Amino acid sequence: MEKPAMSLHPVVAAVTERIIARSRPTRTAYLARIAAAARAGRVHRADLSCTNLAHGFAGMPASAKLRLRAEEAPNLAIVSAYNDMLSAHQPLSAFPAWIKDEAERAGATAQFAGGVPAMCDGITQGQPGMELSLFSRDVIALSTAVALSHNMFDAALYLGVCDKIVPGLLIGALAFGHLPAVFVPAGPMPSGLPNAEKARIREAYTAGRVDRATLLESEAASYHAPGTCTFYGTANSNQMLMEAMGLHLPGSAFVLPGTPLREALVRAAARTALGLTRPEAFLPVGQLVDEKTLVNAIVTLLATGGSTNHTLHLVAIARVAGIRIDWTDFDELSRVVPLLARVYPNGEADVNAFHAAGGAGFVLRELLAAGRLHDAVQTVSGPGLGRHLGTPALAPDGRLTWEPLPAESRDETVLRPAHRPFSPEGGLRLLTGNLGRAVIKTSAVDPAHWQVSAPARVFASQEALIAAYRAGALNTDFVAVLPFQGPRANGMPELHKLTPTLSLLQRQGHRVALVTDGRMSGASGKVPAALHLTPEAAEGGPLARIRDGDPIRIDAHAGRLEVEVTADAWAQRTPASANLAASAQGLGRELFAGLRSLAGPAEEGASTFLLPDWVSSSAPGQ
Ligand SMILES: O=C(O)[C@H](O)[C@@H](O)[C@H](O)[C@H](O)COP(=O)(O)O
Ligand code: SF4
Repeated sequence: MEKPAMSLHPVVAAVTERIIARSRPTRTAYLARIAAAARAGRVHRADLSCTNLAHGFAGMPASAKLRLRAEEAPNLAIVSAYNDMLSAHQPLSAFPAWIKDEAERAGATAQFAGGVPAMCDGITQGQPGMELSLFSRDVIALSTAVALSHNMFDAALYLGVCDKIVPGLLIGALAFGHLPAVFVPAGPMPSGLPNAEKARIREAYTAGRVDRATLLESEAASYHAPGTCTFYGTANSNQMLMEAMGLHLPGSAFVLPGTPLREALVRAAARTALGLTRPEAFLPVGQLVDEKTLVNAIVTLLATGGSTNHTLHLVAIARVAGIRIDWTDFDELSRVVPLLARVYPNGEADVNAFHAAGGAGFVLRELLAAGRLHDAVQTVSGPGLGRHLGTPALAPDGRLTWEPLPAESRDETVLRPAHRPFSPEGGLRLLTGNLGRAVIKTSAVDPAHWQVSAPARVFASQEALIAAYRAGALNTDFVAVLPFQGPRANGMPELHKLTPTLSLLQRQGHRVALVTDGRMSGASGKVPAALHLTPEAAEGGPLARIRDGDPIRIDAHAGRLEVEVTADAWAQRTPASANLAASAQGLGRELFAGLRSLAGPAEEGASTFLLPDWVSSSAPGQ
């Protein structure tokens, strides 16, 4: 159901214009590069030699080989992050056969161009492997480039869901921005143990009230089947952003895997990708992802209380397309974007309840009608975001159709209209002050905890903080300070293992907060946390000068983060150093030393790519 759209909110318009102006040199160069590489109306494999081409189809079945030899029909690339480790990716194993079958039916071809690695952050959470997680995003982008470098393809389908995978696939896709792209999700697992109950049992375990067997039973009841974990973390934030950017078929994000509707959506994605190669409909993904589409992604992230990790990933994605965004853009948009969804950790519900209440399309329709999203954007189903909305369903004859969105939310405890939001402001804030620039996710924090002033307690690791808690040394108000957790230090791991301990202390009435140059999980939430502090301690950031007892003040209302030490005392401080030897090797970390040394600042996405035409000249916020 369409709603008359208000005119675009002036702040959304102003931030968009500022991004366009800031990006003009790099965006112009990028568009010229993809224009030069595009082959509308001519298949890319025609650029190859006969030898190249013969190698390219040698392993294909006879029918596909004939069509590839003919150099007429488009050839689709399948880039997939399938593995058995991520419950969210396990369903992807069936997709390539459906895609190839659809291509065959259309007289075209599809080839499995390459697999990309995928890390499950749930398995590595709190483990050494988490120190590879952020850079696995860029490894996924590199692997995508290896797959597409065969240059046999006229469009690509990207199969992935989770945290670093969709950002990595999109970075790779934009490096091949001359090709049309469709992103193909797998969908959430059916609801298991409610997230709030899972969190309660974790706190009980932390407090020593339940044993490991009870905790394992609870976790296994929460994460219990193929499909994406049902909290609104980075994986499901990815799904929401792909909907907002028009890179998914409409409403496909939260349809369950293993259903006829899911298969129908995968098949339709293949047909859509083929359609985008037609000269009259040709749409390179580097054109689709423009400044307005990225602003739509930021706005949607803010309106749904999405993962703080996207203050890194969206920046890294944008820069590959020649677009510069920064945390001031996020902050200014957050102050005018209403919070429309309450999905754990921002509430009790999970994404299945969100989808049942109206889901992604409802959010996007409401934001469009409220003038918070650009409608004048491209999508994989054509121009105009408003035309791209709907709820997929199978008609009685089995055909895939899109039903109108519900006029009202089906559950206002989960999803609300823009005129009656959970909060008039979005879920993220920029914090600035004498420690640098950081981000804080406010949507999951009780407003009573948006301001915390307490003495610093500096810890070298998550384990050190947890040990201090177990020794009974943390039953007080304090701000946990964890320096040397940034990209160049140890790969910027998520510090989500701290959540049960800090949440328990908060529940016991203590004023607690976290300040770090590291990250938290998208599933983190209720404890105020100043994250991604830039400059990081390992790069001379002031965070390294904080000492136990220093008064720290976090104020998410005012957007301030301060250490309240006199200028003289501060000037006399020598920065602490850290022994990072343990993070330099083991579990493959020695292989990532080069990426750590290349990583840019968190506010530039902690990207390891030295892009052409890229000048990090202007200070953030300009
Ligand atoms: O950014 C994210 O959303 C997280 O990395 C998420 O993908 C990870 O799985 C968490 O660890 C889940 O939360 P639990 O660890 O609480 O299950
Ligand atoms: S949502 Fe997180 S824990 Fe769940 S499969 Fe994806 S990466 Fe793993």
